[in-house]
Amino acid sequence: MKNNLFITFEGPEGAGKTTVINKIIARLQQQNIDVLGTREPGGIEIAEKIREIILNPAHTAIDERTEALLYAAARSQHFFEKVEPALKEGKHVLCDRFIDSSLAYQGYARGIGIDEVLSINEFAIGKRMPDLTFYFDINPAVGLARIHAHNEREVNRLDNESLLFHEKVRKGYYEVIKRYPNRIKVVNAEQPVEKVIDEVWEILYELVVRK
Ligand SMILES: Nc1ncnc2c1ncn2[C@@H]1O[C@H](COP(=O)(O)OP(=O)(O)OP(=O)(O)O)[C@@H](O)[C@H]1O
Ligand SMILES: Cc1cn([C@H]2C[C@H](O)[C@@H](COP(=O)(O)O)O2)c(=O)[nH]c1=O
Repeated sequence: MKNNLFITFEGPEGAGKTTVINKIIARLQQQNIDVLGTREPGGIEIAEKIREIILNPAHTAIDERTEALLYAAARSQHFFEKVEPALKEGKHVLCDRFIDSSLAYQGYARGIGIDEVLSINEFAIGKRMPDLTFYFDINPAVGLARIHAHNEREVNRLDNESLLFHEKVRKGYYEVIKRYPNRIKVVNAEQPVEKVIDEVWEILYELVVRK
């Protein structure tokens, strides 16, 4: 493994990615580890603006190919403006969603095709891939119920898709995991949040703190 890592967190809606990333960043900082937390789509001004377009619930007319291209455009700008420079400075980067989201949501669930979406992304970011990915596995109905129960963030255009769509997303992730079994670690996200945090921490402690 390289000295500093590009680590991504993936999973269906409400799986707990944001909650866990924040706790892990706090633990790493307590250990004086230089770490950057960021998210997709977003993380920088231009990509946050693209996020507003994609996720606005009023934008029901967005075509699935336009959607795939907008995610790839946001990714390209975010990667070259923020992620790559941080990696070059020696920071570990923890990113809430990355290319696997496009492969699962646009490639599989929207039906564009995983290979087709991969090729759009190769245009956007070349063959760059995370060093390590945590996939938070959860029944989408459980994840969506968390979002609606806690009311901590606005419900977006993708949340409003049918349960069938979100079930396809989960199946899409399973296909992606088959392609990248060494990179992607599956975490049971239906466990109590402290257990999920500890499972991720155990792996990162070995890779990043103890080395
Ligand atoms: N393991 C858990 N058990 C129960 N509730 C949880 C767990 N993890 C997170 N939550 C709660 O579920 C809600 C969604 O969590 P969070 O925003 O971290 O998920 P997310 O994966 O980032 O979601 P999204 O990708 O949809 O934005 C929050 O209210 C959070 O407190
Ligand atoms: C990067 C990326 C994201 N998505 C979807 C997944 C979620 O429904 C939203 C992002 O919302 P979150 O609260 O930040 O998780 O966008 C996607 O479909 N394709 C992608 O590449």
